[in-house]
Amino acid sequence: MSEQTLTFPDHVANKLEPHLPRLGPDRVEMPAATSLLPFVTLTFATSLDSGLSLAPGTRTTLSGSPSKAMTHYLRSRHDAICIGVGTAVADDPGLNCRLDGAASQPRPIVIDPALRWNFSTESTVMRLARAGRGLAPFIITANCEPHASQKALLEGLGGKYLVLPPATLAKQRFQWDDILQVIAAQGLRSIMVEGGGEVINSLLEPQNAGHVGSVIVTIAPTWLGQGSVCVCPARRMGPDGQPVAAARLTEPHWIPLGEDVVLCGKLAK
Ligand SMILES: NC(=O)C1=CN([C@@H]2O[C@H](COP(=O)(O)OP(=O)(O)OC[C@H]3O[C@@H](n4cnc5c(N)ncnc54)[C@H](O)[C@@H]3O)[C@@H](O)[C@H]2O)C=CC1
Ligand SMILES: Nc1nc(O)c(N)c(N[C@@H]2O[C@H](COP(=O)(O)O)[C@@H](O)[C@H]2O)n1
Repeated sequence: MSEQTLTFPDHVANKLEPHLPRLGPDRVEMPAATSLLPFVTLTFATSLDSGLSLAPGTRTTLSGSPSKAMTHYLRSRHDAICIGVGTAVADDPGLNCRLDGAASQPRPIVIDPALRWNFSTESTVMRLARAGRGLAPFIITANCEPHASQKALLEGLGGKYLVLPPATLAKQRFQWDDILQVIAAQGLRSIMVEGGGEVINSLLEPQNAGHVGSVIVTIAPTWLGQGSVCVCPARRMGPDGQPVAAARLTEPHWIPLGEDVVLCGKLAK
């Protein structure tokens, strides 16, 4: 479990401000007053060949120290962090905010329809929750029969299962609208989605792009090579039957950060 606390300079934080959920009197103001769904920031680190990790089931460090601190700054500015179960299993992540002087901790959310994540008291996120340095996760699932000892561990630390009706599962996938509604019902008003590949690719699809308020990508100066877990959304065809770009950022804003560059923007709807 990493003990290191991180600092993130104000002058870089100011550059990110237009891409973050807006601060209001009670911390977060929704981007659209009418929206009942949380503000979604899609954020991840990628190699030059769009790799997230060297291979499925492995954890790969791409961010340099300054951009890692940026990720923790983002964690300090959202109510929740969302990952897919593939990432939970591969990374055993902490999903807390290790920024120096962090006033609050984000709620980890793991999308795990079939309860594949075999967490224990020694899983990093549970150890951090027990130590008061992070929150226990909420697990979004369609399986209403979790293992009794895992349920006791999770709920004893303040986490919970959020069970969606099996009818909301199509081909083992929930609709993002259903995922975001169940998150909103927990009073969580902003969420950063960190990955992994399947989760990111699905949010980049045109039918889901409307849910994404902001995209913040760390690009590291490295190629991971073939066989890596990649960001590569499904192919999209134009009206003439020819392929068109799967997704595009509008209003792109590039911020050099250490050896990396951070690309911020909005998904074209
Ligand atoms: N470089 C970076 O910033 C990051 C890298 N990663 C890497 O990504 C890799 C994991 O990526 P993947 O294997 O693609 O797994 P993933 O983390 O995207 O999880 C995929 C699984 O999550 C569940 N899931 C996702 N969306 C769902 C939906 N809409 N409805 C129901 N279930 C859903 C399914 O069970 C699916 O099999 C790991 O190697 C990890 O290290 C993960 C996060 C960030
Ligand atoms: N921003 C960023 N840079 C990288 O190089 C990464 N590998 C990731 N991965 C994401 O961060 C999670 C790990 O979090 P903890 O440090 O354990 O709290 C990991 O699960 C990915 O979501 N991110």
